[in-house]
Amino acid sequence: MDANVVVMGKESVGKSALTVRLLTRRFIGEYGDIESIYSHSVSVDGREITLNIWDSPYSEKKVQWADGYVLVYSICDRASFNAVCRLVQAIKSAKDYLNVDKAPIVIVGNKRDLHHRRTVLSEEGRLLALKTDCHFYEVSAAENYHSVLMVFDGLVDRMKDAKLTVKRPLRLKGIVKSMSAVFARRRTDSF
Ligand SMILES: Nc1nc2c(ncn2[C@@H]2O[C@H](COP(=O)(O)OP(=O)(O)OP(=O)(O)O)[C@@H](O)[C@H]2O)c(=O)[nH]1
Repeated sequence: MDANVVVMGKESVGKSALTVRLLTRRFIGEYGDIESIYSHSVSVDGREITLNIWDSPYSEKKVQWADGYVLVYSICDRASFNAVCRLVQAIKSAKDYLNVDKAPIVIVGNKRDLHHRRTVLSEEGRLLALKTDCHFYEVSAAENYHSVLMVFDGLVDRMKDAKLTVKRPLRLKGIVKSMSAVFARRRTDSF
């Protein structure tokens, strides 16, 4: 079974860092301008689910493609939190949303390790999630694999009850990249 997950949020909030952390357990610091779809298999209740994770800016097309959303802001960047508030509204009012079994949304406040530079309180994230029926996590992609795993586990948990259909087959095979391509690029860049 396939599930499409889109990771969205303002630039530099750590979307790639979260995705790469989930897939490789590593934090590599700089990620460049890579917009890709990554495939990642998880086993839930004995069922194998392939997550197609798209780390990308907002677009209507991606909203329709997704079975679940990870909306990321940085706890040090108030504008990125405001952007997530708008994203939740945009997803919920997207034409297709009501027809796709209310695909779950997880709100993530990243860069928890930079708490001394915090401008968005945990309570604000929690309240936004409560008001909009989303899940909420504060994490540090830089410091911690486990909290990142919980974000995606929580999403899969909510998605597995929704009907994951083959309504929007992935026609993007050409841009699916393996993580080894990311590391290969870094090696090339360093020369
Ligand atoms: N301290 C700290 N830095 C982080 C964390 N997550 C990401 N960063 C840094 O924030 C910067 C941006 O991270 P990216 O993962 O490239 O952010 P992005 O949202 O994918 O950015 P765009 O590709 O521009 O949309 C990089 O320098 C990362 O090293 C974190 O949890 N803590």
